[in-house]
Amino acid sequence: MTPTTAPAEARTPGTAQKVAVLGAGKIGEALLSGMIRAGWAPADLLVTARRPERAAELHERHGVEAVSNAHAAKAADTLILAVKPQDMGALLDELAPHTAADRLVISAAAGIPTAFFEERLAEGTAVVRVMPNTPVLVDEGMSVISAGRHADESHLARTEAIFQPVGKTLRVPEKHQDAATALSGSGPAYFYYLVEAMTDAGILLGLPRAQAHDLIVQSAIGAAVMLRDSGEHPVRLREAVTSPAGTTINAIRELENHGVRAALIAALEAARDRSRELASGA
Ligand SMILES: NC(=O)C1=CN([C@@H]2O[C@H](COP(=O)(O)OP(=O)(O)OC[C@H]3O[C@@H](n4cnc5c(N)ncnc54)[C@H](OP(=O)(O)O)[C@@H]3O)[C@@H](O)[C@H]2O)C=CC1
Ligand SMILES: O=C(O)[C@@H]1CCC=N1
Repeated sequence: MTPTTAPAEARTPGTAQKVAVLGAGKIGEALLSGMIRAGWAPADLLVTARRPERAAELHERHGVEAVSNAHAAKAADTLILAVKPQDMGALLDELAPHTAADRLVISAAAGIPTAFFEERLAEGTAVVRVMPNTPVLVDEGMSVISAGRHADESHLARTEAIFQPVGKTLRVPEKHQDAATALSGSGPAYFYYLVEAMTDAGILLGLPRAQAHDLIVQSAIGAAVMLRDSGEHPVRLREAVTSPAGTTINAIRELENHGVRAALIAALEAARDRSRELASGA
């Protein structure tokens, strides 16, 4: 399946819908800011936070009313739950008495299956599980979407109307969500880690840190745009950089000697396993 960008009509937020972001930390605030950039009126949005000072900060930054979780559950048609997986049970205990079965509940939490929500909310509540990533902040997010038992096409479309303006979306069966979390949910962190390590290498080679950082970041951007836009397989793109008896092949040999490919495979497998563990509240 190919990730999709929003068709023009999906980018126009519906005015009749009110959307609440519950637990607006890093990912919740990123989504809130993305919805506002995409044209949602702050008056059609609500936000909740655990600490009053965080609620005030969110209101000041985005002009969105900060309310209690119970108020959000009663007033909003769509509830985006963005607390940590370990806080989700307590949040649902708080929400359940106030959440009518016609609400669309979207969870951004790693690991937690849609059944967890369905068991704790009114019978028939539509739940959609989404795994976004932090580049939603720059409208280059990757959001992976799965329907729960009671979510139909209209619920998926409403979810995509929120997430498509801030990047790409992809629908997958829920059984693939833990893998998606390992790949794209956590994915940006691996690239930041590589940039950090390669910048250190630049320092070892005698470059000032700022210059090393700029060289690596621009190389990363160029490589990412070529990967996205050229239609070429990554192996072909790498071969085009790798001259016979040149510099690149020496570096590639060291990467292979140090098992970097195997390390990446093991790393993503570990992330997938942790996502599975989170399902049990660990
Ligand atoms: N960060 C990422 O890259 C991604 C995160 N996710 C998922 O998003 C969720 C949030 O992650 P992240 O944004 O990083 O975490 P944060 O800790 O930054 O955000 C969670 C927020 O929820 C608040 N909160 C907790 N309980 C409640 C409550 N009962 N009512 C209202 N607010 C509450 C927390 O308040 P307080 O500040 O007081 O702790 C915090 O501000 C997680 O489930 C994670 O798996 C998904 C994709 C990517
Ligand atoms: O590290 C985490 O658990 C969250 C989920 C995906 C990205 N960050």
